[in-house]
Amino acid sequence: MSSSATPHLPRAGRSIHAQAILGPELCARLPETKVLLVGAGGIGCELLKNVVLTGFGHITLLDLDTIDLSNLNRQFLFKKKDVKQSKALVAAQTASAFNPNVHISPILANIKEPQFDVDWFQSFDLVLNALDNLDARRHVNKMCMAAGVPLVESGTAGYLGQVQPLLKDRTECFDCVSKPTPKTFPVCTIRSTPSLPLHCIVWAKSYLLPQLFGEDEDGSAELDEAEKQGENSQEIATLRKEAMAYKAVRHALRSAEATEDVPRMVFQKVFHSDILNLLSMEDMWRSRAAPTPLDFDSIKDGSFVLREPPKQPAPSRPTNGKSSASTNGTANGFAGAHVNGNGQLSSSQNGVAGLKDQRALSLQDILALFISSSDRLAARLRAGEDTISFDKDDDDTLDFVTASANLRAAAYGIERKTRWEVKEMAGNIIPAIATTNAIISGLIVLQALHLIRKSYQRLKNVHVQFKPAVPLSTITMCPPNPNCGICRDTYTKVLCDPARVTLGELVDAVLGDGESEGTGKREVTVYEDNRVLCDPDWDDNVDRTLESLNVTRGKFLAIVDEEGEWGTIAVALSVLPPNHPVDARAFILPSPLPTPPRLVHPSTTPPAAPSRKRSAPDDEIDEVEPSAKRIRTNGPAPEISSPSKKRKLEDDGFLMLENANDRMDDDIIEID
Ligand SMILES: Nc1ncnc2c1ncn2[C@@H]1O[C@H](COP(=O)(O)OP(=O)(O)OP(=O)(O)O)[C@@H](O)[C@H]1O
Ligand SMILES: [Zn+2]
Repeated sequence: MSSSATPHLPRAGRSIHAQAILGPELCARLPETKVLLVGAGGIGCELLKNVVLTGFGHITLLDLDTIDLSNLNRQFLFKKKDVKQSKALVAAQTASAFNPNVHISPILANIKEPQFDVDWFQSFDLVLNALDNLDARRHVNKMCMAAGVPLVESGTAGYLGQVQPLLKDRTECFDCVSKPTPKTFPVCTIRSTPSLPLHCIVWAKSYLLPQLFGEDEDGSAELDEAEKQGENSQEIATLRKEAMAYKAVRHALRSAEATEDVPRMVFQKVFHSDILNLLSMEDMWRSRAAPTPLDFDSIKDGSFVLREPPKQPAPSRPTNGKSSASTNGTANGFAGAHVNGNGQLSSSQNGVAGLKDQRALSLQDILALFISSSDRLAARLRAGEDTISFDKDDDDTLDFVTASANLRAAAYGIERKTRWEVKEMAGNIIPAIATTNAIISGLIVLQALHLIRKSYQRLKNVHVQFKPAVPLSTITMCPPNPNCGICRDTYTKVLCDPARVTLGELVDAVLGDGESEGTGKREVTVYEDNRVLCDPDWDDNVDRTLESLNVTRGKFLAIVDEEGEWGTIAVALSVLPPNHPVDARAFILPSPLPTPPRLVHPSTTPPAAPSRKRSAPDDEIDEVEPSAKRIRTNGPAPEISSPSKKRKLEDDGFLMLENANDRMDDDIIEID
């Protein structure tokens, strides 16, 4: 697409090609179709361009973020002058020029904000997701299921991508397939027996950096849990002692009279004393190589002798969509210039190959980086920053993690990583590939057109895979999972003033005051998300206003039948119209009232009652696990014979499938 070519087309000719492909009927509908596009990043920019050029006339574009320099290599609606501006605003301005008839309304906001309630979602004919995280995806999925609006979900990871059309009652929803729990490391692997570069990076990012510069936590809860899980108790005791000693170091880093000895003090504690402590547990080192305590001065003067790390296997191509954090692959082979954290192109410093970030660091270089980054971070604390946490785009934290991870790797005889590689692994970065985004954005529009036409039999789950001979694979849509706690609920909407309506009043009214089905008052448990607000034996909250229970616009009340005989009613809360009389009842019910389906096989196990039963204080509501008979969050994987079960979870929550015959694999490592 070239925007410069577009103005030369005669006005009448603008839609000639689209008409030939789509047919006059569909073409005539597009200018009136209202589309919500959530996310104006890598996929979002490509998609907005496609949606505009296809002829959609009313587009609302929402993104919470501003443009970063690092976005410019693939988010082609942005230019350098736009850095720090709203993504939604700039993308809308740029794309508006592609078609004079399009109306694009940009919104700089989080899609989870309460004003984007079910009413608002219902004002669209179609929602297109171009997001990058599980939380926002699940939220939009639920809103679309509640609003009955078709959604096209999408995601890319390097060379892999997926597009999934979702429509309540027709297809499975985003939450129909539960997500495997990401793999985590045992505490002791990270804290005392690392064997991979990633273990050292996780330690530096998630343990050392927070210990020194983050919240003042002694980590005892984590160690208690590790002990419960049966990890070595002697080792845990040593780790507890070690944690106590951090207090002195934390104090030195924050002290006004900080001297240049502070980095040395940190170094001595972390890379010398702590390692000596661990070495004193001889049993630990019978079956594994013992670490070497490091020495500040001899590293500084170049006389330190280091154990050689074992040879690493050659890097492999990123074929499986996993984060590079889960592999040992090096990023050195990536083509293209790297823009450093200051937004400048790094230059080669060692005269060999590669850029500054990509050169191998000597132990002396690493020590120098450790000293300078500790100094910089300590200066930030002294200047008033309360806590500092890892951000891949914060040079000080990245330098500190690079240096600390590599010092630890050196002590344990583990392969060292360049700053570039540490950034990639600690930041969970999968290189974004503009071509994949472009292919996926095209596929999103094709699925969107099927949805608008109501050609439901043509809907497909489409996957872009790293197989040059078969780059695309498709899977027929699966029906909804009957156990899904999101799309199997019966949704309804109540317009109300949460400050004036009580929980009991609303629930009774939605249930028809006990007259529905002629069975008397139904016994129900009421949830907001995973909070129990009341149940048949616990009515302390029923006379409280919804507002006092923090149940307000944009939220849902789930009314669960205690006997498991009826399906769950999910009540979406919206606002009263401005002209609603103040002396009238403070809510407007839907007409007709919702009629949940009678469940064919009612569960024999009644839902779990709240573990603590008492009045909730003003700002606190009893929080208990949701009932066993309905999955309110991401419960245990429901057994369904669907091909889409065979998928992998990306760290941003999008399910990636390499091909239809792949086995589900939960070998994903989450650093956080
Ligand atoms: N809850 C949300 N509400 C609105 N927009 C969101 C929300 N969550 C994520 N987004 C937006 O979705 C977009 C996803 O795009 P993309 O994956 O390309 O991320 P990016 O932030 O541009 O790139 P990178 O993470 O690689 O720096 C981002 O622009 C992000 O701001
Ligand atoms: Zn579902």
